[in-house]
Order: sequence, then structure tokens, then C-alpha cells
Amino acid sequence: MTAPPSLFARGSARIGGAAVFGALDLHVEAGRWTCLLGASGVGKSTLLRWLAGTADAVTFEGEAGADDGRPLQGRVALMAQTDLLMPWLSILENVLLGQRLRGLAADRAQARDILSRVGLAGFEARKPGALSGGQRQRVALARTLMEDRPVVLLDEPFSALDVATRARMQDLAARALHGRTVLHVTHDPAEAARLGCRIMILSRDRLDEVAAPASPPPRPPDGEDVLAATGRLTRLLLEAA
Ligand SMILES: Nc1ncnc2c1ncn2[C@@H]1O[C@H](COP(=O)(O)OP(=O)(O)OP(=O)(O)O)[C@@H](O)[C@H]1O
Repeated sequence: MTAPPSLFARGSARIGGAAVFGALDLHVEAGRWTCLLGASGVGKSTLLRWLAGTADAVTFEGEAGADDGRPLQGRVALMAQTDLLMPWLSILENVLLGQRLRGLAADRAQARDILSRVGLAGFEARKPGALSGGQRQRVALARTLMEDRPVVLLDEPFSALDVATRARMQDLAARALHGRTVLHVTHDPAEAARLGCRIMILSRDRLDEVAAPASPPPRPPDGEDVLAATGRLTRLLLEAA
């Protein structure tokens, strides 16, 4: 894996003439996990899509990319809010899709291993339509991990999971993506408190950084610092609403 770069996004976004966000100035540290919270509709997914280069319908004024000056294309994996699984492919083939599209040899053993780590051993031959929402989300996570990119953008990656599975997947992702540049959109203050080295809140006219717990992620969900940060974030989100 090449060295993970830091990221920046400076500017504003409009969709069909309506402002999404204005005068944003975001810096994402290299090799660390940054969580981004904020009210529904404030533009978090739009921001991820700007960085990933996949926001067709959006007009951006400004610049977004990597601070090392090289294009992000080919170095970034985006796990979108919808799972984007191909319904006609098996789960295993969905996880291998990125390698196939790039003309690489499909590493079936690695795909099976990742599927087993997300708790889906035995599901490889099924089609996405035969899975629950939470299972589909874990396939999308497996596909994202399989991409093995230095920059990873996660859009509410654990939102469909039950509490225990969510905690396990948070631990798995934190370990698998350790040392990469991660920007993770979430609505869950407890999740940000467990995982974020840095935590930010996006609102209509500003981006605020909130102190993250000092202990290394993934932090225990009942750690004192995690509980205090969860409370602090919840209060700030209530005040921002
Ligand atoms: N294709 C589109 N056409 C028109 N408006 C859009 C389109 N996509 C997004 N928007 C609008 O852009 C704004 C930002 O959307 P975005 O999905 O980035 O928000 P978000 O903060 O990620 O929200 P959520 O937390 O609900 O996922 C919203 O007001 C949304 O209605």
C-alpha cells in the first residue's frame, strides 16, 4: 500500500442552484481516523462524493483532493450509504468485483477470509436479494476492505447493524484500516467516540472540531472517556439542530 495522504476540501457545493454547504474548509489528517457528524441533509455524503470524485449532479466551487498533489483516483475506496451490490452476482463475486473491473486476478481466498471476518462465512454463493439489510451492509464493508486502498471514505457503514454486530464491525474496521486515512460519516455519537482520532461536526455554515478521547481506537464502548465524549457530542448535536 502506498503512503496514505492527508486530504483537503475547500469551497462550496450547490445542487441545481441550491446551496448544500458553503465556505467549507476541511483537513483530514494522513493515516488517522476522522469521524464526521451533522444533521441529516447538511451535506456529509456530498462531501465524501466530492473527495471520491463521484458527485455528478453537484456543482463545486473550490478544490478537494490529497495534499501530496497526486490524484486520489485509484487510491480511494468509498463505502456509500446504499450498498450498491450487483443483484445478479453472488456475494463472493460482489466482493471480487473491484479486482475484476481492474483486470486483476481474483483473490478468492482473501475474499472468503474477509467475508468470514464480517460474519458471513457460508453466504458466499447467495445473491444479495437473499440477505438481510445488515448482512448486505457487511458485504459492502467486506468489498471496501477488499479494495485495500490508502484512503477510505465510509458513509454510515454500520447503520443497519444490531448493537453487538455493530461493535464487532467497528473493531474489525478499526484494526483493518489502522494507519490509513479514513473519513467516516456517522449519526452515532457513541460510534464517533469509540473510533475517531479526530471528530468533527458539520452544520449549515460551519465545521467544528470536538475533542476526541485520547486513548487509542477502537475504545471500549463503556470506557469513561467514550461515555463522556458521547454525552458531549450528543449535547452539541442537539444544540446545533
Ligand atoms: N441528486 C440530488 N438532487 C437534488 N438534491 C440533492 C441530491 N442529492 C442530494 N441532494 C440534497 O443535497 C443536500 C445534502 O445531501 P447529503 O446526502 O450530502 O446530506 P447528508 O448530510 O449526507 O444527509 P444524511 O445524513 O441524511 O445522509 C440535501 O439537502 C439533499 O436533499
